[in-house]
Amino acid sequence: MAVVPTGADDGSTRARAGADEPEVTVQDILEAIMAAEESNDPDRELAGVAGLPVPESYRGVVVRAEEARMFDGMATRDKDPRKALHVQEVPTPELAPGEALIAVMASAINYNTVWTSIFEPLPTFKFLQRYGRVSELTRRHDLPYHVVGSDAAGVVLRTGPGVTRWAPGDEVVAHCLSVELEDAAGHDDTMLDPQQRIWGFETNFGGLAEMAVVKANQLMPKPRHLSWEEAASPGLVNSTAYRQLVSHHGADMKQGDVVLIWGASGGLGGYATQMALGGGAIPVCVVSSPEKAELCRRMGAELVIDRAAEGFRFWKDEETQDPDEWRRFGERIRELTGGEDPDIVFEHPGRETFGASVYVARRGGTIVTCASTSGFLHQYDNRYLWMHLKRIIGSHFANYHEAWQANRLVSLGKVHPTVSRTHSLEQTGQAAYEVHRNAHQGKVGVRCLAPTDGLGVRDGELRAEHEEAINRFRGH
Ligand SMILES: C/C=C/C(=O)SCCNC(=O)CCNC(=O)[C@H](O)C(C)(C)COP(=O)(O)OP(=O)(O)OC[C@H]1O[C@@H](n2cnc3c(N)ncnc32)[C@H](O)[C@@H]1OP(=O)(O)O
Ligand SMILES: NC(=O)C1=CN([C@@H]2O[C@H](COP(=O)(O)OP(=O)(O)OC[C@H]3O[C@@H](n4cnc5c(N)ncnc54)[C@H](OP(=O)(O)O)[C@@H]3O)[C@@H](O)[C@H]2O)C=CC1
Repeated sequence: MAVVPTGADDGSTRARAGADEPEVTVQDILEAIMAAEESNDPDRELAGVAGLPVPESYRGVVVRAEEARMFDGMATRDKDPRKALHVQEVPTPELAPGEALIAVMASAINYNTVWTSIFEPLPTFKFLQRYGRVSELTRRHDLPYHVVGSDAAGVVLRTGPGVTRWAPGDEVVAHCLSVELEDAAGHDDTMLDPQQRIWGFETNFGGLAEMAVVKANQLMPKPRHLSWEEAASPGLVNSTAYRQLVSHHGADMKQGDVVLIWGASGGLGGYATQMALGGGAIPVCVVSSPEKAELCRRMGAELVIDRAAEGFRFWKDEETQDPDEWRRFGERIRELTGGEDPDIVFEHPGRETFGASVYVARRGGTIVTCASTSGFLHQYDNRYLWMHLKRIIGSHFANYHEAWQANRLVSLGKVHPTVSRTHSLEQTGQAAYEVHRNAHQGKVGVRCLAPTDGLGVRDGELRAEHEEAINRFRGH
């Protein structure tokens, strides 16, 4: 069926089944996708999926407004995502013009879901309320529950009015930039739009669910040689690393650059490392265990620092940094590079490392930051910044073009997924807990509708070429 106009004067259309249509469940959608999957035809039609009505409700991973103060007074480390993330049946929202409803086969854990689940630095309901004030249509997002998740791979079920490039049945991944683009400020770089939001973090109806609502300009083709959970995992971090490191909006990395990469086997770092290597740069990977160091070597990195084994402590106490440690760290980098300092420091740990990052960057070098996992009030010695003509660049996610380029690298088999393990939708809390405790490697996938790992591969030949690289992180 086509979308059924609601008759509402807000331009929205009903994604759900009309009164004259048989009721379907999410299970029916899955069966239709699986039937197509089993036909084993690489060009198989997902017309069966396209023809199905849309279920009235679906299961999503939510945080609840009534629980937003549940961790008040606790230390960040002790706040437990397993207590705050619930799997709950939610009504299927209306589809607005320019939007698409997707059946989500798989998603992934991102740290923003960890932040949402511990209600830091602030409960995300504040974002939903603010978005809800923009228009009649955005008011849909302002609910007492927040369906979270900023990555997805799946199948388009419905498109709203005005969508021409995507159709029901398309196999897609979704990037997480949600942008209104009504303001002139967003028309040079969409990340500068004042109504720029991260889908599933600052908007509702996110990807850790059986279905999700996205703007059609979040959609990109699913890499055909990857399974659902592999395809779902790079999106957010790969796009962010692309802008932060490669794009002219970020550090504009070039061949030969020495790039210091914190957390090099983690979410962002696993992609930054691959991009540095692929672009002819020289990554210096920082990790915190021999196993993580080994993962970096498997990606092709030669210069690796195990910050735990080498005992780097950049703070003497809560208030006092230790410049001797910055220097020891710099000496270690020089030892590895043959005397060179980093042209680029790929920053995200924040407070704990930022002083060291500014110190070790080369004269004229760039510290590019997109986060502050260990604390957002940074301290650094500004003399090393201005006297040595260094620059700090703030970077955040990616515009559609950058996300598309990052996805293209994955589709071409030039950048590979870093999935280490997957969980079922029910176990999302556990998955987020592992990421919060830094007990994971690479990316942790979540099977939403996909019953098992490994489904959804359409190009076996390209996969065979890269099978080993695709599986580098598996089981770690
Ligand atoms: C892709 C994945 C990404 C990640 O994982 S990133 C990591 C997770 N994300 C985070 O941790 C970030 C979470 N977000 C935040 O912490 C907050 O979101 C911000 C600090 C970024 C912003 O704070 P806020 O309170 O939401 O908004 P305000 O822009 O500070 O606006 C509040 C009021 O302050 C006014 N204001 C802003 N700038 C100025 C100024 N320069 N001079 C005067 N007033 C200003 C505004 O207008 C508004 O006012 P009015 O409340 O009345 O509407
Ligand atoms: N602005 C944006 O667009 C984006 C921001 N982010 C933010 O970036 C941060 C990292 O995300 P992501 O890479 O996915 O997370 P991960 O947890 O997957 O990886 C981060 C890595 O950083 C390292 N790390 C953590 N704490 C410290 C520390 N105190 N000192 C040094 N290294 C540390 C760890 O590696 P090891 O222990 O091996 O050193 C860890 O594996 C999060 O805060 C997230 O919210 C993420 C994506 C986009």
